[in-house]
Amino acid sequence: METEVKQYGARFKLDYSLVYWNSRLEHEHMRLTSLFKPGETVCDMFAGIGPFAIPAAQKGCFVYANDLNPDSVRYLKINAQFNKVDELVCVHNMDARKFISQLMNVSSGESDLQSVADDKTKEADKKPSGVSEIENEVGKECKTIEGNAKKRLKQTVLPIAKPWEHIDHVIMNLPASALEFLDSFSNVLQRKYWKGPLPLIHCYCFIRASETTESITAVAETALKFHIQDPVFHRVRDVAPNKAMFCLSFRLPEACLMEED
Ligand SMILES: C[S@@+](CC[C@H](N)C(=O)[O-])C[C@H]1O[C@@H](n2cnc3c(N)ncnc32)[C@H](O)[C@@H]1O
Repeated sequence: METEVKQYGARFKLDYSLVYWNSRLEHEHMRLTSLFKPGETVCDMFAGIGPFAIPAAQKGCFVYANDLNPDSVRYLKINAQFNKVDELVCVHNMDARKFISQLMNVSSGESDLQSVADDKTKEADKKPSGVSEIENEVGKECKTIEGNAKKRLKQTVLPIAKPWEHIDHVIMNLPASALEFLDSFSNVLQRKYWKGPLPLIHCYCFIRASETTESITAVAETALKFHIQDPVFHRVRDVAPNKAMFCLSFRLPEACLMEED
């Protein structure tokens, strides 16, 4: 049965029997998105129905949002439209590793993946206001930045880079196994294309009484294959007497940048 919930300035339609929703995460959704600035690019690998993606877009960020569950993706699109930010949310439905690999793939994306790049903005200038679909595997549900969204972004920071050139934040909210997905970043970012600082990764995890932030950092480093400098742990909430949910934030190490294709 479909229902509607509110989180601060956003409204979400959902069916509890089909998608993930946890109202106890409301404060965390707001805490994290409050770190984002208008014009930044955000990548949400486990987006659900959009409780990070939609507030981020409402702030004027451009969001690549992905989820494996087709029902989550259907509601994510519905909610992006419902909150009038669909031009700023580029939705994907695939495994998170494949999503990162394709998003960073210059050869598949260079020709037709439309982020908010200069050339596409020029193209959009020639077209009537509205939204157009893109014919590319990872970008096929993306829209060119036209109409209201373009105006909104022009008020913030343009041009926005292509995903293989720059992403500001990556959200990984799958606490039971997100740490294992850090291997997604080992072999995809190319130094010759990347511009500016590497992304801040926000990876959710559980920490049990038998574990420490040091042992969790070691797990993250093993998956990533590189040392993590200055990891920051934020306690989100207790989920059981001996288990708490945390957000591990860190800047992706420079060592993740590949020298050649
Ligand atoms: C804990 S929920 C988080 C949803 C949302 N970000 C939130 O904060 O409410 C995790 C989401 O990851 C999705 N998921 C699980 N495994 C996945 C995978 N391998 N690739 C992409 N998404 C996945 C699930 O469908 C679910 O929507």
